[in-house]
Amino acid sequence: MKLGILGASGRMGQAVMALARQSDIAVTAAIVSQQSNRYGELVRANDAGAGLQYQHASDLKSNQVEILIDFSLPQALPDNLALAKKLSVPIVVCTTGLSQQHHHELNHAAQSIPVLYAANTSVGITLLRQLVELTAAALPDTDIEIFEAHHNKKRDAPSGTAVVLGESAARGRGQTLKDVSAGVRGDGVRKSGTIGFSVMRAADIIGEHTVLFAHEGERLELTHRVSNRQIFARGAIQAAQWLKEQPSGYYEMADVLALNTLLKQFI
Ligand SMILES: NC(=O)C1=CN([C@@H]2O[C@H](COP(=O)(O)OP(=O)(O)OC[C@H]3O[C@@H](n4cnc5c(N)ncnc54)[C@H](OP(=O)(O)O)[C@@H]3O)[C@@H](O)[C@H]2O)C=CC1
Ligand SMILES: O=C(O)C1=N[C@H](C(=O)O)C[C@H](O)C1
Repeated sequence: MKLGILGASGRMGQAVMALARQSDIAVTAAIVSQQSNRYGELVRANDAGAGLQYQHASDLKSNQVEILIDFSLPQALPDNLALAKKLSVPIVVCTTGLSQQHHHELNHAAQSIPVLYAANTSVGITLLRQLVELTAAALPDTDIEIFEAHHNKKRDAPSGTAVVLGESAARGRGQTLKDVSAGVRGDGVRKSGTIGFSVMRAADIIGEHTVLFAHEGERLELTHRVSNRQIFARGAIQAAQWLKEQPSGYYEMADVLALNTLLKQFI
């Protein structure tokens, strides 16, 4: 698999490249933005891997990549999707903080190439989304609050994962998140039936999410914690390996892990 990394200079881009090196997966393009303020430094350091130079997307050669993984920024999404379409290769998009318009663009691209969107590529969150949907359905009268904690460099809030967990909870109750979201909770009395969010940003926290279901006198908390970015990197590479074999269409991590099929045996 000839893998191209978009956002190669970032925390996650570096984590994917490090894991690929350990796993004998060929990263054939380490792509940085035209505006990158690290490009010169990275090229001088020449540490992208054996024989590999950091480069701009416009310098990619035809057949240089068979699949792209995108860990960059929302504003880069249109260009990244256009690149995947131009090269006619599948793309795994892991960037968060996407708008409604970005989601339309993902769906539109999926008409011509395989597109997988994952706000969180970990196995644990993929399973947690299903557990949250089930719990929200089983406990229809509970207050639901979603707490997330991340490092102090994170730009978007609430996290992409918190948002998809909120969507799973709303779906479990036959609702859509936009109709029941209370956003990041501030002051005032809690309105019943809403889903609220709390956000913490501190130091080097990699990623923690808790979905809380509360009755009077009883609380259920479902928590997931990541202590190493390799967890996300591993999931992204697994998704890429799977997506490479799929026809055009829109996919999620649950498809990669065949979780929907697995859970149907129990529910
Ligand atoms: N799905 C998942 O499991 C996970 C998702 N994420 C998400 O991945 C994204 C990246 O996270 P992280 O690596 O921590 O962030 P960083 O800020 O470390 O990296 C983002 C990179 O994007 C690049 N970039 C900036 N502007 C553009 C542009 N216009 N075009 C192309 N690239 C650009 C920057 O590099 P340069 O300008 O040098 O190219 C930068 O290095 C975030 O949205 C984060 O929330 C994070 C962890 C897990
Ligand atoms: O920016 C991060 O670091 C992370 N972002 C993703 C998100 O917004 O949910 C996933 C993970 O929690 C780490």
